[in-house]
Amino acid sequence: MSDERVLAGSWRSRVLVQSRSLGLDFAVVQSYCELTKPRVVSLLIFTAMVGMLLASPARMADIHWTVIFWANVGIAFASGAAAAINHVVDRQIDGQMRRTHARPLPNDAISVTGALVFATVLMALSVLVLTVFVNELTAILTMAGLVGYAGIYTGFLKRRTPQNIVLGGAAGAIPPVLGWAAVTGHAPLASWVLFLIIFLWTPAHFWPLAIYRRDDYARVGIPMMPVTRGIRHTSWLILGYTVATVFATQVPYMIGMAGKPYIISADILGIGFLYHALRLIYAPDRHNPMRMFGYSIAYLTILFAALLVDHYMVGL
Ligand code: HEM
Ligand SMILES: CC(C)=CCC/C(C)=C/CC/C(C)=C/COP(=O)(O)OP(=O)(O)O
Repeated sequence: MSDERVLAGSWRSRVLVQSRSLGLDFAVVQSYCELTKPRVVSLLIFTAMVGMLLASPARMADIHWTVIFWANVGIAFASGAAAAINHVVDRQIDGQMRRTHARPLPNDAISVTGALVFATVLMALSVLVLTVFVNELTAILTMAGLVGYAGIYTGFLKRRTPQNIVLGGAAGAIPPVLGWAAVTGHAPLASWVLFLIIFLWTPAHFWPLAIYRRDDYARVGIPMMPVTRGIRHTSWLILGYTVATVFATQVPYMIGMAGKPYIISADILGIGFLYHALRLIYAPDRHNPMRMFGYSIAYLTILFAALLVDHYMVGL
């Protein structure tokens, strides 16, 4: 007699069945969560949050925490919706690339209809939350980010031009502007300085990964820069964007938006970023591109954390 039948009818069988059904539900929930690219969205939200806090009064008691809370919810829902649409549009190429073949759609863990309904619900909730609890400017700019990434980058540029991520990067760079708009109702120059930093950082973030995965992109016919112009040319472009990013990170200090703690951190981080970019050119090694990709994420996270720390440090 099988274990299942011995257990049948007993409390242990009910626990077994329940945990299995819970296990199944958990797997589905996990797949929907994966559709939203949660780790990417966490960093997007962090950059939005930095925008919100820089735009807020320095005294904690004067900060509009309720607005900040709803703005983060709305921006996270829109980013998650954009990422889910990206999964739907890219499901065929994702299924053929080593890095992405196990994603929920190529894996049949979720249906296309399920993913589209999920994205629509997230998008609708985002518009609702942002217009009701935040303001219209934030709602409009957030939807522009969603259309920029899910529609223009994923649906159009990605398959057509090696400049895809340079132009598509604008969508990923918008969160600090959203943060500023949420708190003040405006999008002043200071917020666009942070936009510029992320915009210039994006090619130096993504192209190293595209170098490492060049064969995959070539096989599925996506014209990423290393596929169309080769690794050496792309490495020089990465160096150019890295230099431009480091220059852009000087601007917050130059215009008095940030002080010494920020600029010291930015320059130390910048030296590391330049080192990684130079290494791609002068010490080509199979693993260096992924080292730079990993560094790019730490770089942006610590840079924005430094802006925040600087904002709350008085008298330096
Ligand atoms: C067009 C612009 C961008 C492109 C093409 C791009 C591309 C990528 C790719 C292909 C990955 C690997 C994902 C994976 O293996 O699942 C990745 C990871 C990541 N990206 Fe980007 N990215 C862009 C913009 C951004 C922006 C604006 C941010 C945040 C501000 C960001 C944050 C991250 C983070 C945190 C990861 C690591 C995710 C993980 O650990 O799985 N990216 N990016
Ligand atoms: C404010 C707002 C709504 C912004 C949305 C922006 C957003 C979700 C940006 C994500 C950037 C990203 C992970 C690009 C990779 O796409 P890919 O298709 O090249 O990479 P993949 O092959 O890993 O899917």
